[in-house]
Amino acid sequence: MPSIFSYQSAEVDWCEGNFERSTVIAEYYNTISNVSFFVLSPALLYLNRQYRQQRALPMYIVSGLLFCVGIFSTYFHMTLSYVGQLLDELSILWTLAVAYSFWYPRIYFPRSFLSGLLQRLSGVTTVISTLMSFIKPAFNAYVLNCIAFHLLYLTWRELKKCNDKRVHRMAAVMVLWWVLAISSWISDRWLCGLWQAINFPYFHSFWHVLIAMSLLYCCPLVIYFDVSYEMPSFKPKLEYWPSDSWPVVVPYVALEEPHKQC
Ligand SMILES: CCCCCCCC/C=C\CCCCCCCC(=O)N[C@@H](CO)[C@H](O)/C=C/CCCCCCCCCCCCC
Ligand SMILES: [Ca+2]
Ligand SMILES: [Zn+2]
Repeated sequence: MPSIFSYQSAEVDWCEGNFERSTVIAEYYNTISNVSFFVLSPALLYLNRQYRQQRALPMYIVSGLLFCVGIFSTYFHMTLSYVGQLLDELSILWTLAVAYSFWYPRIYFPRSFLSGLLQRLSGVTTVISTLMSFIKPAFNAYVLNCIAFHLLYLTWRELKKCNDKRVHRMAAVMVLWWVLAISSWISDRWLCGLWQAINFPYFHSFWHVLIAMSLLYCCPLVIYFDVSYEMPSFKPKLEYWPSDSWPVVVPYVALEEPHKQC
């Protein structure tokens, strides 16, 4: 019986051919495309540094976890091992759980004892999903993707209350990147025969880059709403690095202090 650490012991094998470009890296492009997560984490910390100064712990923890997602995903695609698949999925699950616990808007929590109950329920759900991933990791990946629909629903609820055109534009771009990302993920899973026939089985590596792009837009949105709700002494402003007029830009949140009256 193969060890859970051995090459190709995972339940899933992505469309890209194995060991075609290297004898040690199973899926070469799926492995190197994880560089997106290694760029994403420091970029979030650097660009949103004003917010990071106010909320250091959540920012460092979530950026660190996103970096771990990159490490485990690299290990998974390099080995296609069962342990690699578990680490890949569990790191995503726990990053989402931690991000929700830090940033889920408190106005959506029911008051009184229900609030505590809901928190415990979320904790129990995360633990059950963790156990589930040991039993059926391939199914768990679909469950994880469904969480994006809840994020879309939350974004839509927030946008209904927000008049800032820049926020609406940012949300639209985030959704666009996510649609491209999820289409790549699904087509790699479901249409592999077709992509192999035309000799282009690389859609999972596109997924890595595209989902990192959508997170690059998702994070400033989360920060924007957190500042609006939880930091009344600041006014959040969406900005683009290096400047608005450049053709390729990266969004971030600047914090403005409203003029203090003496
Ligand atoms: C201020 C910051 C707050 C931001 C919170 C967001 C936290 C997001 C946490 C994790 C997302 C990482 C997803 C990348 C996965 C990369 C690894 C990978 O490719 N794994 C596959 C196997 O190689 C596996 O099959 C993938 C499973 C699906 C994961 C789906 C995760 C849902 C992420 C939701 C992203 C929202 C973006 C915007 C949505 C509108
Ligand atoms: Ca493969
Ligand atoms: Zn992957």
